[in-house]
Amino acid sequence: MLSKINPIQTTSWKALDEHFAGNDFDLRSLFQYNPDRFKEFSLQKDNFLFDYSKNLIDARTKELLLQLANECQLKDAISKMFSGDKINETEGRAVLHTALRDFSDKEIIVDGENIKPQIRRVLDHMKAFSEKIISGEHKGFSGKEITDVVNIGIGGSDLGPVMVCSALKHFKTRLNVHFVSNVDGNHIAETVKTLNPETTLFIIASKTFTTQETMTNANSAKDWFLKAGKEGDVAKHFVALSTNVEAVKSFGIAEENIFEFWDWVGGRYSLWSAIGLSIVLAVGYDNFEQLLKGAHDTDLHFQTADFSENVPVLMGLLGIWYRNFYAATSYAILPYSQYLDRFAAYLQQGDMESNGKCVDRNGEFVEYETGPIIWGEPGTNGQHAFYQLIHQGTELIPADFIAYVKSSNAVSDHQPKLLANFFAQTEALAFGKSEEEVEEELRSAGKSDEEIDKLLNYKVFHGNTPTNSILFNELTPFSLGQLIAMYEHKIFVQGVIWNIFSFDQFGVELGKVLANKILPELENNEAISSHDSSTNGLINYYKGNK
Ligand SMILES: O=P(O)(O)OC[C@H]1O[C@](O)(CO)[C@@H](O)[C@@H]1O
Repeated sequence: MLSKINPIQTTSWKALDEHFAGNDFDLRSLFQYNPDRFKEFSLQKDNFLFDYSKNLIDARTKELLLQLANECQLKDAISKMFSGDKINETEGRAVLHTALRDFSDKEIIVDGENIKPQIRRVLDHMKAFSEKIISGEHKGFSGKEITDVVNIGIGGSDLGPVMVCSALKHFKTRLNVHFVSNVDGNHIAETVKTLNPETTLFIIASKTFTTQETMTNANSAKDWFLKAGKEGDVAKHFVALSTNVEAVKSFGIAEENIFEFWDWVGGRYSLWSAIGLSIVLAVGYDNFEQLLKGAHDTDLHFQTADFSENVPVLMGLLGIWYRNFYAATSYAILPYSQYLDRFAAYLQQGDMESNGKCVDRNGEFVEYETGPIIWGEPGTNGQHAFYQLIHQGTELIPADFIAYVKSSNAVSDHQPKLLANFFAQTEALAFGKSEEEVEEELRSAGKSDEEIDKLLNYKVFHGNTPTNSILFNELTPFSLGQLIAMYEHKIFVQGVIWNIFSFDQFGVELGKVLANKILPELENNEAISSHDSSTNGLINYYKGNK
């Protein structure tokens, strides 16, 4: 069991409150008065730099945040997660996605059983299967090689693989991997339009194998397939990834086509499990293994590095500083890599489904803020869309900037231009443009006093917007694994400190239940009056116009 400490009752939280009230953290002066600031607040590892010097903190802030982590027994929580304690208390489950990427001989025991051999067995199955598909040894029902793979899943059974397949496009095999998630029939219809059932493999990815969207899409995929193939051909074209082996079998998928995982793998932490089969097919098993090994590298760092030099711990604590002391409602993820175009979307589930909670581990409503809104898009596109608000709006939006030193594709002079924008933005956000600077600029442009007066305020950039910069040498499967695990552990750190359960998701249930109740009401043409007037009105409009 994790500790159940109310963070705001700790000595360090109270000290942080006073520290926040008594200081004006101004990045211009913090950098001016401390020439060693970058050195003091950055970490260089083998293949990346984590620069957190452009945060609204000083040495005392860091010290107090680290004390908060200690008072909330973070060390103990980390060791409990890694050793398989049932820290997902509300669901009575261990949280062991980290075991999936641990290739060491160390045993990890769940309910009296070492889970390592099962993990190995499924990995071997994924390897053997993917090699047959990629090499073309596996043939579809008409004797042709598989060319296209469609992963049907949603949430954690979609977002992680989608994000990784996009991020590792550079490592692509000959297979084209597609993803269908939305129950909106347009998603599957548009996807299969260009596909040939003879050369298509469907992966039905669902931890529970009961999710409405996935089962509906799976049935439609089967109907589409059966227009060309026969029931007996399904085995060659459908596989399933699930913890619910019985439900998969009753869907008609053969036992040898089931890639199993276990209830100690949370949906949003499942890309490392059998759920990663689409990744294996997209980039090959060896690259998938590198992804796992990269994540394991971060796992080791997270478990062993002193908190003062521990990247996920620092990321988590800085996030708490902004959420709880600066009252920042959102947090932006801004990768300067087109390959990471789905990274923010992936983290939205990872973070918001984990820490979007208002009840603490004692079952009481919290008296402080928890998870922020996570959002973002790749730079430089974001610069031409929402950065205006970050620079000059009324919200404080802390952000993570992520980039790679080397480009995977040497296309003329793109990379220096991309990185110039990255560096410029973090500089502009931190230091802004003062009134004096704007006045000077306008004066040199020949503006009159009256014109300067009129324009001055519009042209000032308030600055003091905090950012972390994560600069990797290269985007590889290994470094991607490292990066994803950093965020997983950041989320964990925050959940521990906020004293919430990060691994359940009861908040997604109500909508599902109501949708199931409404569905039969949509079948006939009778007007509905059983809901509130708005819901009745919406349903009746739909029925009258369908
Ligand atoms: O893999 P499943 O069981 O289909 O669930 C999909 C997703 O649905 C949720 O339960 C709720 O959105 C997620 O946590 C999960 O990733």
